[in-house]
Amino acid sequence: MKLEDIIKGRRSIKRFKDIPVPIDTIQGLLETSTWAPNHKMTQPWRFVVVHGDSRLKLAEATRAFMAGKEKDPEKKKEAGQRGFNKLSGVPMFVAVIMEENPNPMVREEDYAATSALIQNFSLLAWEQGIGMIWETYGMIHSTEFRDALAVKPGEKIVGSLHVGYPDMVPTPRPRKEIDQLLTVMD
Ligand SMILES: Cc1cc2nc3c(=O)[nH]c(=O)nc-3n(C[C@H](O)[C@H](O)[C@H](O)COP(=O)(O)O)c2cc1C
Repeated sequence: MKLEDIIKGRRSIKRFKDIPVPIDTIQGLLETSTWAPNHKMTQPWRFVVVHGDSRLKLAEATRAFMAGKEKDPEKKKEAGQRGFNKLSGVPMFVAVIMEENPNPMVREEDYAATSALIQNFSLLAWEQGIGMIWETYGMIHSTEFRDALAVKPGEKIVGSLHVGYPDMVPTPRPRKEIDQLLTVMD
């Protein structure tokens, strides 16, 4: 596949086949992804891959978070169950975790570099028929979710990537025309 086709053909995937993704494949994709540009070679990232039965730990953390967030006591259980259901069907999670540098300028550059890494991963995965969605739902900031992933103080979850073989590839949403975006200065 041409790189242009991978970039344009990649979609965020929400529905996955019930087929596990081999851990070796993901490890290989992550290794290649780490060749992302990063200023001063900070390489601020690390990863936690959650698959198999461990996924329930994340789903339960989400249940606790969602139930805790619901103000109406009668709706707590239902809210928790919704959270659990959202996560329990995901074949694999790749949590991309970034060290939060105390210097805001370095931190911003590290976030940019980590985002570049995630895009690398997304395109490499797509090339192999593996889909993902980059999720930044509220749980990633919660104690429940962070504890389930053993995220340390001073670390940020940049993305919870839901990874698997696509069951449904959504229709692309159009992008702005390049003429609207580009200024050329002669
Ligand atoms: C930083 C970032 C965070 C995102 N967080 C979410 C999210 O929490 N939930 C979600 O459904 N999609 C999320 N997305 C995916 C976007 O919604 C998606 O990329 C956009 O709709 C364009 O669709 P496409 O990726 O299929 O081209 C996120 C994307 C980025 C770059």
